[in-house]
Amino acid sequence: MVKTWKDSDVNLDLIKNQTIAVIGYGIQGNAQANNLKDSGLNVIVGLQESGPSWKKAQQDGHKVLTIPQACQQADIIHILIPDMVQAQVYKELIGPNLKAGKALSFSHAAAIHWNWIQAPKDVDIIMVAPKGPGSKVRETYQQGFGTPSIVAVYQDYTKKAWERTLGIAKGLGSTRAGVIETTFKEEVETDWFGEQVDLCGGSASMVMNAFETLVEAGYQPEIAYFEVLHELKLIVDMIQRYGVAGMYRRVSETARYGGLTRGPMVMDASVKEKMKKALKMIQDGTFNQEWISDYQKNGKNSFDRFMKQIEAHQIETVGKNMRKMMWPDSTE
Ligand SMILES: NC(=O)c1ccc[n+]([C@@H]2O[C@H](COP(=O)([O-])OP(=O)(O)OC[C@H]3O[C@@H](n4cnc5c(N)ncnc54)[C@H](O)[C@@H]3O)[C@@H](O)[C@H]2O)c1
Ligand SMILES: CC(C)(O)[C@@H](O)C(=O)O
Ligand SMILES: [Mg+2]
Ligand SMILES: [Mg+2]
Repeated sequence: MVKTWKDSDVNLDLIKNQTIAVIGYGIQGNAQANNLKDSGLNVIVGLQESGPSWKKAQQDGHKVLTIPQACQQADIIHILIPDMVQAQVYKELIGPNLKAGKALSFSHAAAIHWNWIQAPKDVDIIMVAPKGPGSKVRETYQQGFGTPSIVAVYQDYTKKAWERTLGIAKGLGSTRAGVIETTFKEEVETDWFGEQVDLCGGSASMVMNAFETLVEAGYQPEIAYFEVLHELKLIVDMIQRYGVAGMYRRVSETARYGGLTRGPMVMDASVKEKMKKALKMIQDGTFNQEWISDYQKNGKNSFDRFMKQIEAHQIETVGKNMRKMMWPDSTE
């Protein structure tokens, strides 16, 4: 049976006396460090000295140290830097400052699952992986709720690894929504699958194909934008809150019949076959190898070369104008 925890199941006092070093102050680091601090936990932030995040973390009221200093002072070292730099930063700055009984903590299992990092036997290795982007981790916490997380212990040297894991989950606000037990293997394989075929890759490709189909058929791009991109969130919000059937019950009968019959026609068995192929490439390490070698060869250009094409796409130029119309004061 799936194991879950809510707020009342976890006692934050168990890690109140421990120092948590959040390494990195980007999308997750920023959100998580602030949630943990606002939950009354003892947080320090470990950063590259010349990095642009240093000032920002200080302005947010954190004690900021170099990564080696933060690791020396910490009981729990929570690694929130980009996946592709974790191996090198661990080797040079974190590993040499580990001591027996400390915990290495992650929000994603890849570095451990794929052996990018080989940690010693006398530390805890734990994971609290929020199921949402960093901005939402902070936003939902500030609204008094939280982002659900999945949690795992890979190595329990101190026999207190679960207390540490659940304490972090509670500090992040995740137990307010609910926390589920997983393994490092399950987290990395499902996380990569979701972001590749559904959440990021799948939804972006679906939206762009639908937009192109309407525009190529002669419809106004602005109308196409609102139809296939803007409204998607409103429908997905219903799926998130009420489930797939609940969404269908909340749209018109015409949308319900059209969606029920045309959805499976477009997203047919051949799409599922391709999803299975993508999953296989994750499970057998093909994607891991490809991502590492592309990053080693091209660095940030591994994705920038694709991002440039998307940024130049009509859906983006039209979208910028539409978003300016809806939210004139917001910056992107
Ligand atoms: N982005 C998300 O919403 C999200 C969601 C769930 C899990 N995760 C996981 O959280 C972890 C952090 O991801 P992220 O997207 O927040 O990272 P990010 O790209 O936002 O991290 C950037 C930060 O990392 C630090 N950094 C960057 N390069 C560095 C280097 N060479 N040496 C030292 N520090 C460096 C800097 O502080 C910088 O601000 C990853 O394991 C990721 O898989 C991310
Ligand atoms: C937010 C996501 C996509 O769920 C996360 O897994 C990431 O890697 O950014
Ligand atoms: Mg991910
Ligand atoms: Mg994810």
